[in-house]
Amino acid sequence: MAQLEIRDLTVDFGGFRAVDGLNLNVEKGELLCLLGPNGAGKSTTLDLICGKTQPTSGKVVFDGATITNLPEFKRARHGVGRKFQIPSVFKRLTVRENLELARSQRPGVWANITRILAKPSEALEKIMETVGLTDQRHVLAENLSHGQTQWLEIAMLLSQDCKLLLMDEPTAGMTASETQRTAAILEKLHGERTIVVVEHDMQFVRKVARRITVLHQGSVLAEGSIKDIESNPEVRSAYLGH
Ligand SMILES: Nc1ncnc2c1ncn2[C@@H]1O[C@H](COP(=O)(O)OP(=O)(O)OP(=O)(O)O)[C@@H](O)[C@H]1O
Repeated sequence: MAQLEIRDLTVDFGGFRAVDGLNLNVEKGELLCLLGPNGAGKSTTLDLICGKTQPTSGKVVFDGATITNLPEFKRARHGVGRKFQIPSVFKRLTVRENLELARSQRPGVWANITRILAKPSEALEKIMETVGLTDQRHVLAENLSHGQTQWLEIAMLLSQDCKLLLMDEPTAGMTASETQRTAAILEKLHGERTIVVVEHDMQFVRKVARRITVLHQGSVLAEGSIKDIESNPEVRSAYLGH
């Protein structure tokens, strides 16, 4: 059974159907890229998974639990984490303090017990290493570069023990080398966490994506490997261009 199942998901915004009978399955540890032209419904799909937007109809199942109509904070308890384009880090705290705070916000009794039993410093060190911020641990978030700030936000989701990471254009505004490092971070997380990432940067997508779903007008236009997608005539005409 897939870890994330989306069935016939639909949302109407005052008569405009932004997501239209969408079906998606994402396996545990899989990294799925969502592609599609502007307005295809990619960000709205992430909103529907994390609970920022409630659907008009359809179903979202995560880890066997139906989360379709749960508020955002309850989905977070199930392990659903969303990274937005504008990061929500605490600027006046250091990298390490941001991660400690994120860790302390892990919901539930069990999370608190494991937090006490597990060696927190070891877990945080590993996370800082994964995102390449070990040397910046004592740097205030306000002094980080754009790329480092984005990686800190990814690290905060990891500290919260997110099982599913939803990322909306994580490389937006990044330099080429920051984009490459972001791809390397996602490569490291692949298999460990389930990731759904919306991206337009095709070089990045080629690097990280194992499976791609192309959305068009709120539903799935095509699915497959990067090779399948790039050679699909319908995708070329709707999105990639000839
Ligand atoms: N809250 C809302 N109210 C009304 N319309 C909305 C709302 N949110 C999104 N839309 C519309 O739904 C459509 C899908 O938007 P969405 O942001 O999901 O597209 P997208 O595929 O992420 O596009 P982009 O690549 O430009 O970010 C757009 O036409 C958008 O204007």
